[in-house]
Amino acid sequence: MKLTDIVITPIAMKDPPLRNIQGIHQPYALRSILQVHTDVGLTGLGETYGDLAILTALRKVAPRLRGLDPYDLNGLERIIDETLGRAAGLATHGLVGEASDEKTLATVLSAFEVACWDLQGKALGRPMVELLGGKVRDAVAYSGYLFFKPAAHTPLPDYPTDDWGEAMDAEGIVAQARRMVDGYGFKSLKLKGGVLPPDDEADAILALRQAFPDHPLRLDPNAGWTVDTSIAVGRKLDGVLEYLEDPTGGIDGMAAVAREVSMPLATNMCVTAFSHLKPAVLADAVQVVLSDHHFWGGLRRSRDLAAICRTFGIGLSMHSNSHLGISLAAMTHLAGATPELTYDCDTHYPYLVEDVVQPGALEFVDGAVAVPDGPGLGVELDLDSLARLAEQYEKCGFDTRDDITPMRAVQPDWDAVIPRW
Ligand SMILES: O=C([O-])C(=O)C[C@H](O)[C@@H](O)C(=O)[O-]
Ligand SMILES: [Mg+2]
Repeated sequence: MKLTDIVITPIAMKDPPLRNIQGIHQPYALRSILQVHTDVGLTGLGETYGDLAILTALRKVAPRLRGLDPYDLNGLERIIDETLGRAAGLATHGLVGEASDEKTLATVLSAFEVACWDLQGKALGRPMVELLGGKVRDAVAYSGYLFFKPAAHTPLPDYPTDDWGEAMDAEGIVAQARRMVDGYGFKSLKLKGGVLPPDDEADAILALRQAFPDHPLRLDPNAGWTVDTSIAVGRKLDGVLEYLEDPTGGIDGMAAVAREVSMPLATNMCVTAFSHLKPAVLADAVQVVLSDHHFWGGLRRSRDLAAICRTFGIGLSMHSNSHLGISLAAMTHLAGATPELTYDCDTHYPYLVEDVVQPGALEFVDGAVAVPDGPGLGVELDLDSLARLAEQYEKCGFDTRDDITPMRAVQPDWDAVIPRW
């Protein structure tokens, strides 16, 4: 089996106005969808960020992959490194740590690597989870991801209002959590913080604790707090949080907080590449790392990360960005085969109103998604939906994630100040 044509389609999907430290989500989230065709008639699927810089890098690599055997993942990595080299560094949206060549190469590798795994599974007639060593769990538990949000985006023609409603205080967050728990069965809850003053966010967590006494709770202000603020909030929430995620920035800052609070600290900001692991371990800065195959270099590298975390007694969870079903399938196969992933994984999937995969393969039951059992990823592309979302991309008016500009439409003097409190 050899790769022939690779089609990379940027798409835009509707996304609710979710708030974070940077500002607010744009009305559309961007993704790149990969169809990797072969000379045997099989097509592998991949999904990653849709930002122009990533799209450009993917398009630069794609023609160089013609003739590659999809089992040759080392060859894939070599071609990507040779093609992009050290000029790879891309800007990120600021929520997953700093940009670097290491991370860009890992991001591009991941997108093609998932498609190659999909092809391997399809060729063998086996689900991807079996290629990764077999199931350690039949279904992967996800956490209900809560966001402060206004009722609607700044009005746009022909743009429907989402039905989540406003959630700008503790009461709104509890109502959102209720819907997440009742509708999807989530058994744990994560609140995206960095939006309201820290005491108000701590109060929202305490309200969640009252409403959901048995749900593990997480709070993630994306490094929006100083070390002192982080320690104060950490102490206020002593005994309440399963983990506190990126309260402050940097390995040294996180280490200073970790020394003073009782709960584990988690990160998808200060440890986001292999080169960050040694300093983080030496400083005992984080107790949980949120993996994310999209920027850690794919499924093999995510397994390497799991092994390193196991070695040093660091817990493993999973990060998410707004994503579609191809990514949810990949996340579920990976977590389904990774024993170290004992924390419920993050997902933005409940906010999705349109997808490029055909319905049926990915359902949330009791907060968990059963590992798909079809060959490869176990999901099928819906070509009509892909075409519709591709058209939406052409019309949406932007090509890069930017949470700051739409926030300025609401608050003209807005700046993404980090730390803010
Ligand atoms: O855990 C995190 O830091 C994230 O999920 C980053 C995301 O980009 C989230 O903040 C979002 O969707 O706004
Ligand atoms: Mg985070």
